[in-house]
Amino acid sequence: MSDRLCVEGGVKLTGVVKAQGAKNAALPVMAAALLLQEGALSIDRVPRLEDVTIMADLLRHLGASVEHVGGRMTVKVGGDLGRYETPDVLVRKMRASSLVLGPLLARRGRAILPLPGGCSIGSRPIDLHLKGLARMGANLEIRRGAVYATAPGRLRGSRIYLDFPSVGATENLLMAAACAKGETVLENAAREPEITNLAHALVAMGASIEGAGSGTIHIQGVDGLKGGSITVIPDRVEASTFLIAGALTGGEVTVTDVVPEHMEALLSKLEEAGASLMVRESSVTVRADGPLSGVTLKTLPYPGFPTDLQPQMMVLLCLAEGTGIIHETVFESRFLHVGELKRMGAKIELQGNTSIVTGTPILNGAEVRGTDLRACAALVLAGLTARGTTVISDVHHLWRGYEAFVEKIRQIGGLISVLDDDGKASFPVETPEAFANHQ
Ligand SMILES: CC(=O)N[C@H]1[C@@H](OP(=O)(O)OP(=O)(O)OC[C@H]2O[C@@H](n3ccc(=O)[nH]c3=O)[C@H](O)[C@@H]2O)O[C@H](CO)[C@@H](O)[C@@H]1O
Ligand SMILES: C=C(OP(=O)(O)O)C(=O)O
Repeated sequence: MSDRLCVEGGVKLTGVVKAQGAKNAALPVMAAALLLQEGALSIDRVPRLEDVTIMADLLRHLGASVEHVGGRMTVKVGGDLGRYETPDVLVRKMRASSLVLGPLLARRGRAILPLPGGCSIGSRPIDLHLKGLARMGANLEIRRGAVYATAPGRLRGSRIYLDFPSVGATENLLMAAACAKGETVLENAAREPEITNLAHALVAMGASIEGAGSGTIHIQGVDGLKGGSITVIPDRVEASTFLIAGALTGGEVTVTDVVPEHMEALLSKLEEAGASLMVRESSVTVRADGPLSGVTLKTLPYPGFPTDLQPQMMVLLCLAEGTGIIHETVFESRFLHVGELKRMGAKIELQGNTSIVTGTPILNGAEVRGTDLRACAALVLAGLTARGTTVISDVHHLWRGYEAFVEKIRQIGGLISVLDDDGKASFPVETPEAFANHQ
């Protein structure tokens, strides 16, 4: 797929979009299939995303059969449990590859995982995953940039306190503990809804888990897991991205098939900024009639404001009246979009991990570059409100996390098109003149 998008600003987004299944829930649930001793894991509402494809390839490499038909994925793990090494090329493409470490150790007694390394939003070590596994009796050695792990005999249950409620570490340890010998207690565990979804999947496979979704999770290890089925929860980040888009374009957007409770932090910030919300059982409508106002927010582990919405919310603050302040506390360098937004006329002052955003009535279309997944989404939102045309390069990041993103934006009236290598819009656009400069 092409790596550039062209966006024409000025349309108030209006309409209805259906949320996809959550990337961050689907990936750990897929990894959990490696714990199967018999049967198949059937996973519904699996989004069609680059990251899902990478995880499927990784599972196949490790001996699983993976079918993805419609929204349903079926994973079976055959008799060949010999493989335990994960290829560098896949692990480097996606940090969530590290989620196979816990299941491999628990089920196959050994694993080799190249260290995932840093990425543009931060250094992202996996020390908490490793510390927890060591507490469960794993021997871990880091050689030539890879973790060599063995669990002589079997992993054993333990009391593990996480220094930070890391999502990935909680997931890895939850999966490892599900098949360890005895009881594990995870303290200061992450409380994200994706953790609860993973626990439900494991319980459906025969695991014994209590307290997922709270800071303390009790897991009684069992001898082996069998087949089961689970539905992936709605993607709160994707859904929220569309709500922010509706609010900042002064339109009216409804997102369906969501769990509004999972989006509480975002919804309350949208309201505080002056947007009107209609929250129903499984859908949310946002409307913004007048100018929005700047708000202060701090990214935090769930139920705090999600770091994965920080770039998109920053765009809203760029266009709000007054000053908005964002403290990024989860990742150490998740502000690369700031420079790109400034190219569009945004007024943002960076002070360490704080951004001070002074609202301006309009942004201007520009040539900008997507630096990571959510930065790409934010630049699309900025382009949708800007005067003139915005061309965003390096949008391959977007396909990691948003299913049918271009189609969905168009469905609610956004003027957006994929550009091919010659700069031509690769499917019909409603206002050809808007894209003339790029043909
Ligand atoms: C696939 C997936 O679910 N990705 C999400 C997951 O990432 P991920 O699971 O990587 O996020 P973590 O919660 O683990 O990381 C949060 C912070 O803890 C640090 N840390 C983490 C583990 C560790 O062993 N040591 C350590 O220092 C990280 O560098 C980061 O600064 O949660 C993040 C925080 O909500 C989200 O932004 C990501 O979208
Ligand atoms: C940071 C994100 O994902 P990942 O952890 O997969 O890099 C994200 O979804 O915004």
